[in-house]
Amino acid sequence: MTLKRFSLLLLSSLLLAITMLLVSIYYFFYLPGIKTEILDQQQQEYNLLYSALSLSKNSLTTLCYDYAVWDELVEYIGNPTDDFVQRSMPDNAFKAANIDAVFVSDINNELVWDYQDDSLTSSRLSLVDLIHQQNIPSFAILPTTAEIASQTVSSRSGYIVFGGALIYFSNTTILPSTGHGEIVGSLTMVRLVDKALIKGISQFSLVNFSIADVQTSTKSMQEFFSLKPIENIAPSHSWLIRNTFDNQAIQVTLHHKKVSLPQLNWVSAITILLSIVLIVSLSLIALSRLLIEPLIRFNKSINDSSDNNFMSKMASNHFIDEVENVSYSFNQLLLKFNAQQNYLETLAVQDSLTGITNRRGLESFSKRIISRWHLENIGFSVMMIDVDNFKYFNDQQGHLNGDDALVAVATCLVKVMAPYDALASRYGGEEFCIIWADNHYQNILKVAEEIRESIEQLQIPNKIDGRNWVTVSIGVVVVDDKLAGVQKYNFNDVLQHADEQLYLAKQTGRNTVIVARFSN
Ligand SMILES: Nc1nc2c(ncn2[C@@H]2O[C@H](COP(=O)(O)OP(=O)(O)OP(=O)(O)O)[C@@H](O)[C@H]2O)c(=O)[nH]1
Repeated sequence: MTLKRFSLLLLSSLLLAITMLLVSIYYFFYLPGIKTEILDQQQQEYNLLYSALSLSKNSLTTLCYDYAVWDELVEYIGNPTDDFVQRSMPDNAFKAANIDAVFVSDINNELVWDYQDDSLTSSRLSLVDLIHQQNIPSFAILPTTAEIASQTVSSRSGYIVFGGALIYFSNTTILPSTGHGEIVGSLTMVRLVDKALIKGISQFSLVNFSIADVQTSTKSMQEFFSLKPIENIAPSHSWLIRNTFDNQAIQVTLHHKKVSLPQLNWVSAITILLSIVLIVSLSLIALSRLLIEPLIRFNKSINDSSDNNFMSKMASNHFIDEVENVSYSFNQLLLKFNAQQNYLETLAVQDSLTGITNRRGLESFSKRIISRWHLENIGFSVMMIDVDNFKYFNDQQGHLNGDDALVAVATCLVKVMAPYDALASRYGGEEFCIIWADNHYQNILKVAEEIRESIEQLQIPNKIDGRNWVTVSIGVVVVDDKLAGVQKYNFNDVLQHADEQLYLAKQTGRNTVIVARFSN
């Protein structure tokens, strides 16, 4: 598998993993958390409404009891006077306490005095009837005759659905402030849970609720004052407040502020997904640029080197340190490799004894010269140089001295030919060959003679044939630049011709130069 495919696979898996992680976080952590939070808030709203309605209920009960256990009221029932009413039962006091109606009854449950708020005017008579409806046992708002006869202190309260509205009543037997003594009647206070009260409670409890007549079919609802916890999130929850005496009921509906769980819509989901895809794609591009492409270039460079024996340097300044290190190490290795290569190439064309070019180097150079001769008609010359009587030298002075003599001869050849476009090489044994990119006959003759003389002047002892020093014989062939049918001849033909001249030089008596033109 390629690194590119592998990283694509890796990043696709990453994309899948991130998406699954986000979905899991959303469904298993975020949503349950939010759900609990909303449920808590809805429960708090219910608790607040419960407290507010309870407070409104309990405050009326307390107030009713306070008024009922009051000596002046006891006296008033015995002797009803306007003076007491004006002085102690002013309308404003009841209005301020949100009391909509007050009924003072005697021990026969006959109405002695009442107060009703303006809002109740239209239903005044029926309310009075309701309060004093003693014939129906279930409407036991007032103390029963039996209770009063037995002087039983009583206090009762409850809700009544009255003309489509909800009222809360509280009734307490009237008796002296000591709490002992004769019961002289009862006091009933009524509070209407009307729009104004709902508004007041809403402002007080900061919850929004409404009250409505209940439908028969929904009577299976929970009781509002049962204080059962809310179990499900809903836009609103409803409860019943039942009539204390019959089956009628009022439905209390609490409209919640936070109503639903946040839904992940398609636009958000696609935006999140696209963002992840974008991030992963950018990561892939970065990974490709910073890691994969350098590796591909490294690989190409190494492959190229095996194809054409040439290794190019790696680019540097990589962003990733490890890649930069690999690049640096590769370039260092390349330097060493090139140095080694040069060394090996030099060794391949260098004569190990004399240090000058060997026969392989000569052949390589000759190809260039022959090619120019064939294609561009540029002439040249070849000299074959052979040390005279060298066997004798070796025999007389030893092989090691023979080696030194060969080194001296080679050095001399290189030195003489240095100014010219020529290559001096060791052809083999005590034989040397010079290829020279020049074909001026006289010039060549002159330089060949110079070589011969220079070697003799080295004065390397070799006493033979009447001579004292090591000498050389030289056979030269001058190849004309314009020669008919040159393509037919190769370097060996020229070399063979030069060898023939060398042979002639040896025949002539050695220490001689023979020059001839190459002829076909
Ligand atoms: N010391 C030494 N001798 C070598 C080397 N290569 C060849 N020779 C010797 O060179 C000698 C060449 O001898 P011959 O071919 O008989 O020729 P010559 O004695 O030079 O006689 P002519 O060429 O006829 O003048 C042999 O004795 C070889 O052993 C070398 O690398 N070192």
